[in-house]
Amino acid sequence: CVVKETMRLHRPAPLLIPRETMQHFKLNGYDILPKTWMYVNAWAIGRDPNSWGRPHVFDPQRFMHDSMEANGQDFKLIPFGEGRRICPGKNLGMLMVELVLANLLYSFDWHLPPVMVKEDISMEEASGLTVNRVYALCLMATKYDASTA
Ligand code: HEM
Repeated sequence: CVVKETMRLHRPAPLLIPRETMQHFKLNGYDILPKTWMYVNAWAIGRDPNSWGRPHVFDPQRFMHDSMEANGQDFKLIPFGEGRRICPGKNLGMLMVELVLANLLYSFDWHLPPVMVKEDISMEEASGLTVNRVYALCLMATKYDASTA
């Protein structure tokens, strides 16, 4: 749920790879001509208030009672794109994120530096082909020692 919610709100790739239309069609009243390049703004889909309740709130629990997967079947959540050009590394990508996160949480206790409170954390995103933080996340890790827990 945490990874899915992160992929919804802070997706790594804001736009999908552009598609080129093969024939004329209408979309929301607009004429789309053949050979037009179409960009799917998946970042905006993840924050669309018509698709998500409280879209700007990070709330992993929204996926607790939802069988939605991030594998391109549900167009609301498409961190890896969808259709014929869907990311071929989606299973590996998802597994790596889960594995790294689980290991970081299992192996360390995490704290903010003493001068910081959690309200100081900025989630501001820099725009680009891939999304990066504007301000680096600064945390202090202490090795977790199960024998002293
Ligand atoms: C969390 C990790 C990853 C994310 C969020 C991600 C996301 C994406 C997205 C959004 C696309 C565009 C899909 C579309 O336009 O429909 C894409 C394409 C692609 N990804 Fe990934 N990806 C990830 C990991 C990987 C990995 C691990 C590999 C390879 C081992 C990979 C290889 C590719 C390739 C080759 C394409 C181009 C596919 C095509 O154009 O047919 N990705 N990825």
